[in-house]
Parts: sequence; structure tokens; C-alpha cells
Amino acid sequence: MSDLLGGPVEAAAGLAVYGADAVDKSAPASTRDALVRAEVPGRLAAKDASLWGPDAEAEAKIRLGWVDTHRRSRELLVQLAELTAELGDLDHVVLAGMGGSSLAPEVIARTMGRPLTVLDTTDPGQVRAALGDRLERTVVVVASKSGSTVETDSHRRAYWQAFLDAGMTEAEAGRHFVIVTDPGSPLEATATEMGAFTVLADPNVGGRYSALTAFGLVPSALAGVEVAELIDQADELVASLAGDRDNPALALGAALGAAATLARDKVALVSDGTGIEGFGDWAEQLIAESTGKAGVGILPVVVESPRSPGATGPDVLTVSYGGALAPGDTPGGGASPDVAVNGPLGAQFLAWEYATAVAGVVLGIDPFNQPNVTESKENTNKILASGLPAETPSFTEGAIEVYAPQGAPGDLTGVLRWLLDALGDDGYVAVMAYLDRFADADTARLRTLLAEAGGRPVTFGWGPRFLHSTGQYHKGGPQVGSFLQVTGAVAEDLPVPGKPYTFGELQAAQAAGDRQALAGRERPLLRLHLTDRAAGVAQLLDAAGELRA
Ligand SMILES: O=P(O)(O)OC[C@H]1O[C@](O)(CO)[C@@H](O)[C@@H]1O
Repeated sequence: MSDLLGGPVEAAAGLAVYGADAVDKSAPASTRDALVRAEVPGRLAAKDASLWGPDAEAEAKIRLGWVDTHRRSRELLVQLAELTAELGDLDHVVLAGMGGSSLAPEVIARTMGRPLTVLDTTDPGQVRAALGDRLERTVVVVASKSGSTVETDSHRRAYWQAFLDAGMTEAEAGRHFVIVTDPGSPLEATATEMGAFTVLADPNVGGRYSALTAFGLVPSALAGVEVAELIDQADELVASLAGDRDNPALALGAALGAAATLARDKVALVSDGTGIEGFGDWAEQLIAESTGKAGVGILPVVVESPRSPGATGPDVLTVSYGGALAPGDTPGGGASPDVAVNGPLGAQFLAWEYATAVAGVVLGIDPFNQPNVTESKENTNKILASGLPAETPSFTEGAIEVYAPQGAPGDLTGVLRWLLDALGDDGYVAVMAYLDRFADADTARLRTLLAEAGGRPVTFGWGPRFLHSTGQYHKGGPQVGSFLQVTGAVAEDLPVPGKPYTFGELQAAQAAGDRQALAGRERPLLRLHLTDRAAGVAQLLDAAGELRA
């Protein structure tokens, strides 16, 4: 860990990056100097699509709009003010969107203290609970860049049906939707059929870089956030992005890249408690999906607090984030991260996008594609068409069916230990829970228990949400992971209107599809199926707790 206060601070527009210089200097040659010699800051600010090599150039040409998209987003402000006024009676805002189409508004709304229900699950219980909540007063923002994401389309169908079932006419139901999508997507056409209000987003910005486009701003504005402020904050940072000095986003990118090349290729994302809520989940998708490919990558590990297990480690770069610090405040919130990033949220979004693109230059990968995400999706589609593969549990203990490879131990604590023991010095565990993230929230405690017991980084993701985030890294990044998939019995299923499957079947097919993709990589993989969710979660936490002893 560096002495954050002792080293130089790189700041612009109220955004300060502490500790980056020490990380860069810990390498035999400065990554930052190499980036400056290659004129990366100026070229990136000027949207030079050749920065990531010839193979990435075609995609980069249509994906660099994020550098200044916030300026174009200003044009939305009048429209958003009118829309918010027009829909003033609909005060329950639901956002249906996956990955880059929901993570930024979730951070914005949480940070600004505005209520926003994010629906990014296929869990029947969680979807049913959302549908049953204040329907008459609900406006559903359906957000999908491609317009073809199965989860989001399923939510749209379920809400449409629910509005009709509640006695609304189609015209009345259409008023309860706002569609955000790219021009020309299939969803744009559907929106017209539905009579829904449509906002077209900047097509030259990829999903995980879209925080300051319509994807980030429309749901946030409807939830009552003054989004102009975010645009101003990003705009103030822009002038620094072309510079070789006083460029905090460059300092952050160089530190992320330098650390990764020194085998510190896990980044623990820690809130320092100074007013930015949930930013780790947004940065997790940005970093994992952008860098985890071609066998390399940076693994983001979202940790609960600076003192949580896995927040530090020999191959971990600990990065704290938070709002602008008041005079006298210490960066890092009482802990001592390697790097601290403090500043206003709008500037944070832009700085991390820039830093991730810079890390992509250092790693030699294309930060704008997600080549391995389709694999699980295709498996899921095949399973939906042909039915779930027949599988027999290796053994059942209490409320948990255990599906483990041959040769693994025959008791729950034993198989969990087996999963941890399979880890190398650079390994990590990914816990992937296809459950209800509210009703089954306790499951997330597995992360700390396994990190404590194994002494290695452990990530936790709710399925299918994580498939649009760390899912890319699991399959495309370094093959050093051990995978724990948790599925659960469905008490009451829910049809996906107009489709031959239910939400429960879709959820099960997504879990099975991803299992197939992971199994093909021959990494340790364990599936635990909870035949009774509450009892199973309690039992699982007990078993994981015993590992420490
Ligand atoms: O906005 P869309 O097209 O629905 O995509 C949602 C998410 O799915 C992915 O395309 C792939 O997982 C993400 O990159 C994206 O943020």
C-alpha cells in the first residue's frame, strides 16, 4: 500500500486521483511515460480508433462517442423536463434493462437518494414482486441498446400484460412505458406499435460506456434526479483528457494497466463512504467486460467495506472511490487503498471510461467488444428450444442438491473446501446466484465467508445480471477461476407473455447455458440447487462458515 497523502495527487475538475504515481513507479518502466510517448492522451481525446490495433479499429470507430456524448446529451434536457412533467402522476419508476442499460442509473439514483426499482433479473419471485408493486402509478423504462436482450424483452411483455390485466386499454398501457434504445433497433419499432414514448440514444457509445447518454439520464431524470449536474461535472473534466499532465483519468488508467502487467490483475473496488453509492457494480461491468478477453484482463472485485476480506492481497490493486473530499478528509475513508479516486459522479463516470480504455491499450485488447458473452446466450437459446439437460445430483444434503464433478467430496463443507483448494496463487472464486436479490439477499454473505476461508479474491454476482458483466471475464479472461453456481426452487412461476417459456424456465436455461460454457473450459465448477431457498441459504452459509474453523 502506498502512502496516499505522501505522494502526488493528480486532479482536475474536482476529481482527484491519489496513489497512482506510486503504482506506476513500482514497475521497472513507467507505463504512464510509455502512454505519453505514444501520445495516447491526445489521441484518445481526439477519438483515434487505431489505438487498440487494427483488429479493434472497426468497432472502435463506432464506439468512441462516450468521450463527448454528454455534450449531445444536453439536447435531451428539455425533452426530459417535458416528459417528467407529462408523467408526473406516475411516481413509481421501474427500469428494465441489463448491464450497461441499468447499472449507471442505479448508481445515480442511489447516490442522489431517489427511488428507482431496477429490474435486471429473470427470477420469477423478484419479477412478480415488481409487477405487484403500485402498478397504477408505475412508469416502466425499457432500456436496451440492441433492442433484443431477452431479459428486457420479457419484462416489457410482462408489464404490458399486467397493465392490460389491470383493466387498461392498450393506449392507456402505452403511456406507462418509456423506451430507450438505439435508432433502428427492433425495440424502436415495437415502441411505435405500443404507442410508447421513445428516446433514441447515441449509437456511437457502447452499453457499458453509456452512463451519460439517454441510458443513464432518462431513468434518472424520471426518478427525480437533476441530471444536468452530471453533464456539467463530466464537461468540466473533458479539458484535462488530452493532457499529458494534470490528467487524473490518465493517472488512473496507467495505474490499472501498470498493476495488471505486474500481475496485480485484480482490482478491489471499495467505497470510502463519502457519498457515491453502488459505483462498484457499475465499474465492475465496465472493467470486466472491457478487459476480460483473449486470456487476459483485470478482475474487478466489489467488496463491502475497506476491511472486508479480499479488499487487499498480493495480486490485488485496492482502489477506493467516493465523492469530493472535504478539506481535512483523508482519501480512502480510514483504510489505506493503493489508489483513491474522489470527485463528483459525472466526472467519475467519464474518468473510469477513459481509464478503462487506457488500460485496454496497455493490455493490448479491444475494450469495446464482448466476444464471449454470446456463447452462454446461444446455449440458453438451444436449451429453451430443446429442454433442460437431465442431470442427477452427486448427493443431497438437507435442502441442497449438490452437482459436483466425479472425485469431489461427498459432503457440502467438503465440496466447498475442494473448490477453494483448487485455486492457484492467482486464482479467484466466482459465486453466481440465480436467485432473488432481495428475498434471498443473505446469499451475498457467501462472498466474505469464502474469501476469508480461501484467502483469495471472491466475486459475487446475481444471475443473470452478472452475465452482462463479469460473465465475459469468466470465459474470456485468464482461466484461473473456480465457479460456484447457486440455483433455487421456484415457488410460483410466471409466464413470459407471448413466449413458450416461463421466467423460471428462462432463468434455469440461463444458468444451464452458462454452466455449459464454463464446463467447456475445464475449470472447477460446482452447482448447488436449493430445494427450499430459505433453508438452503441458511445451510449454505453455515457450511461456508465452518470452512474458517
Ligand atoms: O442494452 P442491451 O443491448 O440490452 O444490452 C445489455 C447488456 O448486454 C451486453 O450487451 C452483453 O452482456 C452488455 O454489454 C450490455 O450492457
